[in-house]
Amino acid sequence: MEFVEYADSEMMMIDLADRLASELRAAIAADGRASLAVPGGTTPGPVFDTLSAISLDWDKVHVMLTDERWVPESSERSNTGLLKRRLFTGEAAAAHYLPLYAEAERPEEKLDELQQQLAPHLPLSVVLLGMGADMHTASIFPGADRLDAALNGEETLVAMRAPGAPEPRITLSAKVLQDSMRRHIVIIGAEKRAALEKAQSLSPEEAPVAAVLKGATVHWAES
Ligand SMILES: O=C1O[C@H](COP(=O)(O)O)[C@@H](O)[C@H](O)[C@H]1O
Repeated sequence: MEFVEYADSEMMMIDLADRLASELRAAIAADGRASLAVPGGTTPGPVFDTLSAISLDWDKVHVMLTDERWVPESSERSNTGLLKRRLFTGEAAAAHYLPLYAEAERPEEKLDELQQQLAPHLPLSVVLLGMGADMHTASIFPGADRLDAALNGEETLVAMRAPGAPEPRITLSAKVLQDSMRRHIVIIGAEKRAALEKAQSLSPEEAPVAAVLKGATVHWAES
């Protein structure tokens, strides 16, 4: 794992957006196309603002979330809603979106359909992950009902419920995240830095982020 510390989060988001764009360009140059997975939550909005304005062949990029909350896009908790507002504007509006949500009561009803749409875009070219202070990443939560499937299974997507998550979730599995060509984790604040340090001496069952640290670049700013 590489750890990059920044003077502030504004500089971090600009540098990170540049790195993601360069990696996407390299993937397009090599394969004629690229796939990008990005997190939701409260952290990545500013990196999306910068990335969305960067010029690259966005029409050759397929974008998906690392995980989604099983709520309609109109909900303020929808990660898709965040992407539509902050990433798919400007240059990045030309990217293709691969949703992790479809209208249904339970994520299990749509799992196969969503999984089939992702299959042609694996392995992922570039992955950006967030992390919660409880050491979850994507929606792989400690104590989740299908934690073993998400950490050790062969599936692309796992539907799960967890004590730390107010709604059902759907998440890329650790295997898909580990198989990605490039992997970044973005975190802000002293609490998350301490959590990340703690995760390094815990098992993925206790600290799911530990499953994706190998080969990852962690980007951190205090505020
Ligand atoms: O619920 C989620 O949480 C994590 C961390 O979110 P943050 O608000 O602490 O940045 C996020 O990476 C994930 O995509 C999201 O669904």
